[in-house]
Amino acid sequence: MVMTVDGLRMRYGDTDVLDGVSFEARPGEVLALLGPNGAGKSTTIEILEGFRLRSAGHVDVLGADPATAGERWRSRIGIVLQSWRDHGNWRVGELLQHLGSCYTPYRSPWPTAELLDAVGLTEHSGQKIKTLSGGQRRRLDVAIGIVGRPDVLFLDEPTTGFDPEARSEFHELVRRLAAEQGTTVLLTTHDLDEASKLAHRILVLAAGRIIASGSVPDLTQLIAGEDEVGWTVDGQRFRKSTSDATAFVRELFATYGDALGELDVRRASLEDTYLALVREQA
Ligand SMILES: Nc1ncnc2c1ncn2[C@@H]1O[C@H](COP(=O)(O)OP(=O)(O)OP(=O)(O)O)[C@@H](O)[C@H]1O
Repeated sequence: MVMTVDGLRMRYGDTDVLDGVSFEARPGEVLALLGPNGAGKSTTIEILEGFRLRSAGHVDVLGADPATAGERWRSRIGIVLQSWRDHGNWRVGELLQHLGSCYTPYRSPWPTAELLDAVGLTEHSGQKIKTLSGGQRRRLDVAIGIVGRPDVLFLDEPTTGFDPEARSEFHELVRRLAAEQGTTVLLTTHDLDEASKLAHRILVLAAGRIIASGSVPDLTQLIAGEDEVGWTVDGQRFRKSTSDATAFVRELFATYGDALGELDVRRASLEDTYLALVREQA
């Protein structure tokens, strides 16, 4: 396992924000951590990055405890934080070149031109960072996170402010990192469409624990009766929820044959399941 978290607890004052969080990640796996505002997603990620000291529990990332791991370990970790860094007067290409050079004692960094191309910033290489737009700045944050070709990449709401094209290019980049370089990715997002497109596995964090985990089909099966089938018979419109849309449609055909019209099936979405899980927990 690349990451093992077991019984992780985090207490702020007298409140347990994380109360026994456990999960694992394999090499090349993309995990999305979902949960309502304040659920503890950033806290979890910051503990795994070694930026925050946990109250209790076992955490192992790349064979080390992030709380005590050294610089060589840090060189294998890539981080895209929620908040912006302040490198305003640096130029984009210069900064990436400089940050890349910090990795050379340990590993070979991503060549600057290739990296700029991968995040769509080639045209902005000579531009001062403080003059970038919000989305361009976020692309730079992603470039900074991956410049050392990390084995594990943490992305805290990475696509906030991205336009649809940038978002889709970013998804492609994450898929490539995972598939071609075996990078393990843990990302937080409030965009359920993004989570279902990107993640091999989704973890839902609520009330201090992982209340559900699995692929999108695994999760949508947790909530029964969510598929919706619509149809018409003799011009009259009908709609029904069912836990097994295929069997239901087969029955419709058997009953109505050629009289059946305008059939549509709406599969339970990750959003339906997520909302049901979180409401149930609340
Ligand atoms: N340093 C701190 N001291 C006290 N409480 C804190 C501290 N940092 C975070 N918290 C609290 O811990 C809880 C979890 O915060 P966290 O930022 O991890 O949530 P999140 O799931 O990332 O939320 P969001 O989706 O809004 O980014 C929140 O209630 C927050 O107010």
